Amino acid sequence: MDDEAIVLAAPLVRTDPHRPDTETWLGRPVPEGYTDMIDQVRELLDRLAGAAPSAEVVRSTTKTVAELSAALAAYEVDEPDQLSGRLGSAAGRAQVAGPALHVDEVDDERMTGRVRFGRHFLGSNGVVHGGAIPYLFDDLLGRLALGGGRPRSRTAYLHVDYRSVAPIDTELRVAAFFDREEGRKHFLRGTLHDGDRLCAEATALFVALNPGQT
Ligand SMILES: CCCCCCCCCCCC(=O)SCCNC(=O)CCNC(=O)[C@H](O)C(C)(C)COP(=O)(O)OP(=O)(O)OC[C@H]1O[C@@H](n2cnc3c(N)ncnc32)[C@H](O)[C@@H]1OP(=O)(O)O
Repeated sequence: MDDEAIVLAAPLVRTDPHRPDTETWLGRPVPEGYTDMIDQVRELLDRLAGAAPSAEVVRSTTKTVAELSAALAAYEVDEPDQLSGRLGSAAGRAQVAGPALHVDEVDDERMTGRVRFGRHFLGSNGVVHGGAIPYLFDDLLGRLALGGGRPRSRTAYLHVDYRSVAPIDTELRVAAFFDREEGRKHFLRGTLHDGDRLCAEATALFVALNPGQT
């Protein structure tokens, strides 16, 4: 039985204490509609990637986007107060640099979820750009590396094997596994499937940071 079969046979439970609720952030409520805004930006990026607009639409879109940037600039905060990328239970941690990863089940050793790469992540021929897949694995494995009360760690290496093409606009399955620990070294691996077909798999080393190490 392979790892995927084990995951399917033994549903996990949501036990990870490191996943902040989307309802709060740093003990404060997340602004109402924040994740909807992020979803709309994802939609915008997909539409942008797929559009060959007229000059008139280019002009009006440029103006509108510049106005939106100015509106957000008025609310710029320092890194500790940033929301994007910090909302553990929001799709893709509310970080549009990566795809909308939905974590379904997680425990200290395993994590499973779903991901859909939109048009924004297209390489060619309907297939996800090869550079987007390591991002997905770094994020997925990095999150599991933090589980189980483990200390903060950083990716030392991430090895990705592309086994078959990953289509865009398709719900794909992801799984992550905490393999073993050797002192500060944490070894993890992950898989990306389209149905039963393995698209990519990754192995990674995360090194736990020493106290005071930034
Ligand atoms: C909701 C919020 C959620 C938040 C969820 C967030 C999820 C996202 C997570 C993203 C994580 C990232 O992308 S982090 C960003 C990308 N990564 C980086 O920028 C890391 C840059 N590199 C470093 O900072 C450093 O090299 C470290 C920290 C990795 C290691 O440096 P160090 O602390 O000085 O430790 P060092 O002695 O060198 O190494 C410790 C042990 O690891 C081994 N080691 C170190 N590097 C390697 C390597 N590449 N390949 C093999 N082995 C290695 C060493 O041989 C040694 O083994 P031995 O002699 O002990 O046997």
